[in-house]
Amino acid sequence: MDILKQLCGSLKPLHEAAMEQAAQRISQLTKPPGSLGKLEETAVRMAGITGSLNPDLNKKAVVVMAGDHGVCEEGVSAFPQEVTTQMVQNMLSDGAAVNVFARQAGADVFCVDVGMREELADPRLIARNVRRGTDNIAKGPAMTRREAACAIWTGVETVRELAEKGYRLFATGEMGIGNTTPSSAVLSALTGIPVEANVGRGTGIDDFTLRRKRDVVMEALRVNQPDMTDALGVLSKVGGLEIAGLAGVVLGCAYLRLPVVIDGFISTVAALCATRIAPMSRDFLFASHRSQEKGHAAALESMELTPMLELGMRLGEGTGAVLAFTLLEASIRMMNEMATFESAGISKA
Ligand SMILES: Cc1cc2ncn([C@H]3O[C@H](COP(=O)(O)O)[C@@H](O)[C@H]3O)c2cc1C
Ligand SMILES: O=C(O)c1cccnc1
Repeated sequence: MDILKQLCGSLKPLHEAAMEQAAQRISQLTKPPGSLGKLEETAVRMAGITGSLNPDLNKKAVVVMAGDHGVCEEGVSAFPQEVTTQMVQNMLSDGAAVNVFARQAGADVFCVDVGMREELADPRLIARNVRRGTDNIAKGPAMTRREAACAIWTGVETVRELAEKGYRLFATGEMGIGNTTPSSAVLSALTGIPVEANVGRGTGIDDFTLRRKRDVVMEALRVNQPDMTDALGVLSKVGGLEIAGLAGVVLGCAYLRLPVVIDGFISTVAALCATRIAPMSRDFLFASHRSQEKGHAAALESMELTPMLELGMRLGEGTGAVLAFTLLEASIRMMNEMATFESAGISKA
């Protein structure tokens, strides 16, 4: 835990000089000022993160953290818990939506077992299990504080190991049946957003199950009494192992000054935890899309992030984040490959 504190204390702000240089360069390109909208802001922030106007984004990674949830016994998902392991197997075999989109984006998918209930003996899985699923948050804490810190550290280490292999752009993804329930609990605990405004249909639950899911989240908050000023405590009481793992991915990226694109509801709640643990990590995040999950917009707003895409998606896995890779890359190409008014001999306004 001390090592986590140390990491958080050593985060550095964005490179102001690189951002100024980027803004200056963009202002000279052959287009009306500001006409590339969010791509312009993205390019400037990418320069601030990496310190370069032309960062190497060749190797791109989607980190899929997988975990199980004791709260599934309350009947909060439309799918049975064993689907977590089955879908991880599917991802390892390249058959999930995230694999397809990653292939298109030229990115590699890495699945990490940070908290799966079942052991999956597959050499393609990064085996870093902290514990075999959480306990039922409606009855007590999900895990211990130490386990939550270990799961966060697993995310940090995963980024470090991939960065050593040359990966320079990251996306967050997750697999864990039931994980929209702890995500809602964490969001309400950290922001005070009412549970009713936040709990959504996840994998597609019916009205009856939705009412039950709300009650379960309220019960989890009542039983555990999380302290909104203590994000690690919130994660351990009402969170999940893959949520903590993804918070660690964000912190690891911020530490190594690598851009990280966040996905839907679960990923965004994980990122919110990271920004509460280390506020400076917020500047290293890019929001990819707005998911249909009810609490997602509020989770993004709580960090003042605006998403690039709105596709009516509600899947998770990292699917939206990996789709946004191409936009980040486009912003960098714009900054480097467009002609300037001067080089093209075009008259300025
Ligand atoms: C086949 C299948 C593939 C998925 N891929 C992502 N999720 C998504 O759905 C789950 C969260 O929703 P809930 O809280 O309602 O269980 C997570 O595993 C999330 O990644 C999936 C869910 C299913 C069923
Ligand atoms: O927004 C998400 O990430 C999401 C929504 C529903 C189910 N799983 C994930």
